[in-house]
Amino acid sequence: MSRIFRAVIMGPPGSGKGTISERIAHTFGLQHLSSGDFLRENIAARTEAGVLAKTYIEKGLLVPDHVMTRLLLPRLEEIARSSWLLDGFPRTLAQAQALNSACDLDVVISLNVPFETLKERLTHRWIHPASGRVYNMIFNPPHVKGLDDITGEPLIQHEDDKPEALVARLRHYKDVAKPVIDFYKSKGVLHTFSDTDTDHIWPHVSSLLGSKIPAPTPSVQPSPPH
Ligand SMILES: Nc1ncnc2c1ncn2[C@@H]1O[C@H](COP(=O)(O)OP(=O)(O)OP(=O)(O)O)[C@@H](O)[C@H]1O
Ligand SMILES: Nc1nc2c(ncn2[C@@H]2O[C@H](COP(=O)(O)OP(=O)(O)O)[C@@H](O)[C@H]2O)c(=O)[nH]1
Repeated sequence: MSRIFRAVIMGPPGSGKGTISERIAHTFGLQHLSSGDFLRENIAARTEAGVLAKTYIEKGLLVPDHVMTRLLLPRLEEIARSSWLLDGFPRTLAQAQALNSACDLDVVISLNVPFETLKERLTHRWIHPASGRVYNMIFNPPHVKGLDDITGEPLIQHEDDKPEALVARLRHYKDVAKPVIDFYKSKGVLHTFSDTDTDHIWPHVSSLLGSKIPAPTPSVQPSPPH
């Protein structure tokens, strides 16, 4: 069996974490775990942590560290035998330290996208809530306006992508992310990608991961030539 590969992708809201994570999962076969999606599943299922988290998310606040780590770390343990990519966690230094006590990371991808670009993207982001599919009315619009391509169900906009919550969210992100970025820099696993376009960032991310992810060992050896 090939070695387990563990990666984290970081970046402000709208920086393309979800979009790039999907490409990584598809290209390299890593399991993609998004903290936001996981929280929304917990909210929908009305778990204890979900009910608690909802009160913070609605106000555009981060969910407290102890709630996040209690939710995420057991989930990581469940998938410990697969290679994974974490998106949206860790968000704070305390979360990064908690994750660090649980496992070692191979790579941390940090997306660095200008503030104005983020604002522009998020106000055009629409989601299919049941699947988590993400659209952008300009970058990747659905085939039919307002409807999910696969199911035809209506798309919605996250409360926290609406302009009122947005600016505060972006500002807060910066303050909280800095110590996390410094932490991973000091561990020598941080790789930063700066651009305004996901399509420009992706080839660099792809070649980095291609150089680090061991090719899977074929389970069936080819038969020798006769
Ligand atoms: N690691 C985390 N720590 C604390 N709160 C979190 C964490 N991950 C998600 N959340 C909460 O869930 C909300 C939704 O998360 P999600 O990652 O989907 O969206 P986001 O923060 O708007 O970022 P993005 O747009 O980058 O995906 C966040 O605004 C925050 O309140
Ligand atoms: N215009 C434009 N939009 C993009 C680009 N990359 C992603 N998006 C869109 O921007 C929004 C935020 O991207 P997402 O992957 O959800 O970012 P996340 O918040 O970091 O997970 C989504 O609506 C994406 O479809 C890009 O290069 N250009």
